[in-house]
Amino acid sequence: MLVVRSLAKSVPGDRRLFAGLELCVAAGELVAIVGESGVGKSTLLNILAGLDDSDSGEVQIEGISLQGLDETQRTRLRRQRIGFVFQAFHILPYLTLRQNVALPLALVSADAAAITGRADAMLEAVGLGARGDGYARDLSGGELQRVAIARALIHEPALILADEPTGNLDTDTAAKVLRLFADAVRP
Ligand SMILES: Nc1ncnc2c1ncn2[C@@H]1O[C@H](COP(=O)(O)OP(=O)(O)OP(=O)(O)O)[C@@H](O)[C@H]1O
Repeated sequence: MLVVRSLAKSVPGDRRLFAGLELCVAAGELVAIVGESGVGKSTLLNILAGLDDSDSGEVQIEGISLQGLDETQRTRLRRQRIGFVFQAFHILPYLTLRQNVALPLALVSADAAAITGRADAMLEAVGLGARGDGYARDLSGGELQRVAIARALIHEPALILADEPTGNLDTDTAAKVLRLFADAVRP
């Protein structure tokens, strides 16, 4: 599913975050990347999603090398195959929560009724079923995080990349969210 070979990344100031990084993730596998603040976890996730470039090395998703794709092809791969939960959520304030969650599906499908139905089901799955018509400004940090998770899963991506997806959640909700990820990736 995901193969990383000899990946290296430095940031300005000649600081090497990682080098020679190897990683192999099979379909259905859940992998947690842990490390101190500033060690390079978000940078790694961004590279895996094709949102940032490594200095050298290769990332393959379902056998396709990101390094061999141009920006348009990477965007298409991301839309179709990857769900990304950003640390900063990036919920759009001028769209309702339902519209936010529906967005990845709306980019790849034209069936409005099915998209709305699925967005509502995803909101329900993260415990926000009654909030679909609401806006981001009325939500707590943990609620925003759950909307971001619903949005990342709606198009049934092959690969989910999540940056501290349970950071703002209480223990029970965090456990629910992890179960949701496990269900979503089960082959
Ligand atoms: N474009 C950049 N220019 C300069 N420094 C950068 C850049 N991108 C990342 N860094 C630095 O690289 C380091 C790794 O950042 P990153 O956000 O990947 O860490 P992290 O492990 O996810 O941290 P946290 O757990 O605090 O979120 C940090 O010190 C950050 O300041």
